[in-house]
Amino acid sequence: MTHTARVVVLDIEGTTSAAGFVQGDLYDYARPRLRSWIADHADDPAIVSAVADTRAEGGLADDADLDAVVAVLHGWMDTDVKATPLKTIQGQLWAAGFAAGELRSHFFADVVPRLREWHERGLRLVSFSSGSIASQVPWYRHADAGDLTPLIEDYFDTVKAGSKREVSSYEKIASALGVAGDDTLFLTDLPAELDAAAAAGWQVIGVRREGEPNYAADFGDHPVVSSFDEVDVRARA
Ligand SMILES: CSCCC(=O)C(=O)COP(=O)(O)O
Ligand SMILES: [Mg+2]
Repeated sequence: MTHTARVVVLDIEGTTSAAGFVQGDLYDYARPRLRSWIADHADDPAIVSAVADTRAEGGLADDADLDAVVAVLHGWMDTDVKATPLKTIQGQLWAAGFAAGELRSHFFADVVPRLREWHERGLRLVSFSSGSIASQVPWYRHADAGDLTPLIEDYFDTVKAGSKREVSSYEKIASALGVAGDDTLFLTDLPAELDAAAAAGWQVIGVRREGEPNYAADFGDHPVVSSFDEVDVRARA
């Protein structure tokens, strides 16, 4: 499958990396630490706002206590709801875990060689994940293959770009990168994200990996691969 593009935009969970690792290792790390992280960072405006948003999005009263807030956050984690306030708190906590050497990231074996190849070909590589930027950067920094951040030009999350299911988020990213939609190739495991990116004029490829949650999803007419090795992307002049 050959494409020409200027930018390759990468989803993380289910695409570059195993969902089982995110929902296992990372979520297991965050779950017992959420309460004390919020309590210890009660003066951080990002945490104050994430707690307020959790109360609002979780259907709690404005003065609901910390136990009720943590119960909502744990419920979202149990069903992998990618709510922005959860991602903000998780992101801070995981960044600390990576910095302390208590967490490492995971990439499928086919991913890193292709990222290096595409970078060498002159393609710009960009991350767009529901995980907050605070967690995306250490995710790329603490890989078993070494520090991958020199390969990644920019990072977008739902705060900076908007929901991954909204067309406007992809328009915003292309505009921030100074490219046309068609200059951009998006790789993700979620059909709703492919639909939104394609509606913004982006080139898209569905990544359908055996054992991943969206393996049996309906990818419609979108091109689909099971490995980055099947993606041949060249830099557009
Ligand atoms: C950056 S590691 C944490 C990933 C995460 O929390 C997440 O929700 C990933 O979702 P994605 O949009 O990459 O499928
Ligand atoms: Mg994903």
